[in-house]
Amino acid sequence: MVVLRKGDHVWLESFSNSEFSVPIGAVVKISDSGQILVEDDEGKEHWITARNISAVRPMHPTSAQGVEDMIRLGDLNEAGIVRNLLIRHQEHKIYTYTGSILVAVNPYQVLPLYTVEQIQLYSNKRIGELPPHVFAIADNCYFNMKRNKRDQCCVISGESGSGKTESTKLILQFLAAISGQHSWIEQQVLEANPILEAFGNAKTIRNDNSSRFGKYIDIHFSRSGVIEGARIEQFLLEKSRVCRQAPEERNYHIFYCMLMGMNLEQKKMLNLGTASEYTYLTMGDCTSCESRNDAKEYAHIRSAMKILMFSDSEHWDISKLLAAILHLGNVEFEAAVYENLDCSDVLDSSHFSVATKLLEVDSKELQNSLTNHSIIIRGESVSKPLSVAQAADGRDAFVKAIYGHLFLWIVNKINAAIFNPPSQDPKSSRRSIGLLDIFGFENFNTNSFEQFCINFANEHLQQFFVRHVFKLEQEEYLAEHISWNHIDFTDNHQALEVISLKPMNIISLIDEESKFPKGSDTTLLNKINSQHGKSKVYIPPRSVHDTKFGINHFAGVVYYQSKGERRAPPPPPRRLHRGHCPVAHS
Ligand SMILES: Nc1ncnc2c1ncn2[C@@H]1O[C@H](COP(=O)(O)OP(=O)(O)OP(=O)(O)O)[C@@H](O)[C@H]1O
Repeated sequence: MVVLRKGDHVWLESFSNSEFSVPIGAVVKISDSGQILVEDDEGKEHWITARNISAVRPMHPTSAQGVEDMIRLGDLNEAGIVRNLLIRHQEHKIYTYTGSILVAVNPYQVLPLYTVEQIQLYSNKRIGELPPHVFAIADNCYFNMKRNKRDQCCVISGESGSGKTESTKLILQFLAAISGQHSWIEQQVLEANPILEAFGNAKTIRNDNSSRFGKYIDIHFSRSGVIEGARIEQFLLEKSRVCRQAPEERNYHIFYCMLMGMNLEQKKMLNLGTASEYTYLTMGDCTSCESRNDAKEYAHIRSAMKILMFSDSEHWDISKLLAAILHLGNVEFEAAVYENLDCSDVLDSSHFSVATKLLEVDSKELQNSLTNHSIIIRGESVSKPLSVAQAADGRDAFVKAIYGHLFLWIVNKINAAIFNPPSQDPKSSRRSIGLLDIFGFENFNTNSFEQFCINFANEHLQQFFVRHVFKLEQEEYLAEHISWNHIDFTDNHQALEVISLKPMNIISLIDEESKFPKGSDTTLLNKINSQHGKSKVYIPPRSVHDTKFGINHFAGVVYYQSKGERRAPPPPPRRLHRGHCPVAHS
């Protein structure tokens, strides 16, 4: 029996013939005529009748008021957690603990939470002494590192736009402030961010400054706790963005910043115009971003590069590569037929010749490499002509490789400035705090290989979490004969097995098929199907024409497109003169 009193907090669960099915909170009211009604979280009123009374459940007082640490929640279920975060967020309390884990809800507004006074307040305090805060986590890491002489690590995870990068920057800011001695190296570590963001962040539909790579920053401290260097590791830059952007999305910030911020003379030397003139910058039909000032950002990037010891000539070389990428994006191919073979030719344009000059390569050789595919057979290099579509794909792959290498080079260059190798002296006791800011789980309308890799990384993080929070903890209880109520949890090990652990896992099949001369998208999908068709976590294509397969990830089912993407269809073929032979053997 449910006894409802005026002012009681209740859960409303799956009211039949009601529009909501998710449990939501409500407060009991009594109407003037003495009838019971409840007002839900959104202010809507619902009459309680004999038909829906069973969907009303008393709410634990902790869920009604909200708690700072969700371990204390009386209704420890999804609804309880979501409601707790919601009512705290409504009071601008964006941080909540779950034991040693901090949950942050993006406020999308500037809150007075990160002042110098707040930094001082949270310094050297025990977790729980003050309201939950990202500074409390940073402080905990710092003092644990110093007290216990053990390296620490913060894993920051969440979906795109949830605030991971801002949290990483806040932790860095806190550590820099409390570790004392504001040194040159500390400034260098902080200034690495604008450079990484310029080359690795972009506007997406979810976030105007979305990190399109994962990063691990290891901050090194001396025995006395002063920052003495850092090392940055990058993971899985989204290279496809350089050539293709979804509607309303942009390419990497640096391209737009360069075109807005560079002076006219430099732009002339690189034959550059405005963003709207470049195919690679206009695929998303969006060249500006309201919340960003590209020209101002460019000045900031330049000054950060100086602080990180990029020389003027290195900066110029980077600009040449970026400009070459933009010109290559405007290079087009025309179809041709030679001896009944489909082949292609580079269409005459100033963009191609400028690109070859900027890349300092021979134009004939570049033309040949873009329109032919060479493979080594029995020690001999054999070339095969490419169709227009294949040549365009090859050009995009070439550009992605240039940008990928450039990004790596920039990260290495930053590391050369901020990383001091550890001293050989056994008495030296360098300690570190690592910050892992990694892309969250992704599920779009079209999910490609990149989403597959991102979600694979998240499966690993989830397994790490499951192991530490459930498996290892329960094993310890067993070993120490502590009685406890067994906790049921979903282990995602099976998904990891199918993706990367079992023999003939999906990653090894992709690897094998890409090397196989006759390998194609279709042969790959067939192999994945025959190997994993019976697995519980694998969802085969719906029909022989379907090119998507699904994986039942811990966060939900994602369908991956096995077919490669193509750009606009090529123009009609042109007959080549005899003597113009695109097939070369050497
Ligand atoms: N603590 C915060 N206070 C105020 N605004 C915030 C805070 N955290 C995030 N934001 C806002 O949300 C935006 C997105 O945050 P952020 O770039 O950190 O997300 P992310 O999780 O790193 O996303 P992605 O995975 O796309 O890189 C920020 O640009 C900022 O405007």
